[in-house]
Amino acid sequence: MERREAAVERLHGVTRERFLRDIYPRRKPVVLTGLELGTCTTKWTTDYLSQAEGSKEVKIHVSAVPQMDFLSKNFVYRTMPFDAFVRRAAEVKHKEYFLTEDEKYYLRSVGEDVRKDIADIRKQFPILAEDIIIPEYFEKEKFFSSVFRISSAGLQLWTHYDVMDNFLIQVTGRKRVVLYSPRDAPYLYLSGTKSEVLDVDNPDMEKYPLFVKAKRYQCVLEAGDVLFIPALWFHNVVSEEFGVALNVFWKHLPAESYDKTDTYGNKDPMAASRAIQILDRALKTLEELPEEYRDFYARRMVLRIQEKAYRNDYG
Ligand SMILES: O=C(O)CCC(=O)C(=O)O
Ligand SMILES: [Fe+2]
Repeated sequence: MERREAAVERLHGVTRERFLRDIYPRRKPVVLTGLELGTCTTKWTTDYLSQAEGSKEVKIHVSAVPQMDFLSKNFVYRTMPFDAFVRRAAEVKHKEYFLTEDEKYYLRSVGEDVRKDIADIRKQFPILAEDIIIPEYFEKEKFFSSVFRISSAGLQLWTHYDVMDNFLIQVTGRKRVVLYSPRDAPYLYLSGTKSEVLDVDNPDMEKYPLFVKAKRYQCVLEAGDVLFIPALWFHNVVSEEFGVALNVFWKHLPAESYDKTDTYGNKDPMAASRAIQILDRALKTLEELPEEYRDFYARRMVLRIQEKAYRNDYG
């Protein structure tokens, strides 16, 4: 049997030309090392970060447990001054806290108006934006958002996919990322864009028996590494140390394909959402039939989907 585990390839000093010619079209994750990221890699200490952007309010995730779960919502949102937040996220035990003295923090920056505006580090953290060079290995018009992320040591982010191509730039701190191909979606127990399997290192095999079939891709990002995450690839992230990252989302598909109301980069493309709605209507229609017939026609529909819409180079 094919090994169900692989290391994400690490490539040093890849130029824009080489990325676009040899790597981007493969649609597989890769860690790019040795890229020019500017002064951020040495400058972004906790003191500098706090002082640079001061006490502006940020909305953060606070979790009493290391494994954040978006589906059961085992964390809370709180608002606090950015400088105080950075200091809290960098410490392990807190004198002042919301839930517990060892609670963990996560910032995922958002636009001014969360519902209308996208995250853009140049707008929300203009001083810090000066320190970082984003490797623009895509056309300028394809840019979607730049998301500033700060995480406590030990925090784990739920397994999910995004619909944009992504460079996850790890500026400081070590992070472990586990990825799964979109083709393994049938084994990931999805609920929307998220997987129910949080503990990817130690999954509950009784609850998620098919999960072993999913091929695990893993990498460790050190400060200065950039992970290319193609759209639709699932990722689960453990911050092994307090760390600061910036991720850039850009459009792979033509601009019209995306949902205009998407500010996070995780709403399915319009045609996909419409197809899913139509499928839900078809399922509702099948309910008009008794079970024996419903089962028969449902199986025929599955076969038709497989025949007409699956690609034939997937196993
Ligand atoms: O590194 C993180 O904190 C999360 C990264 C992520 O989910 C992303 O870049 O899409
Ligand atoms: Fe993501």
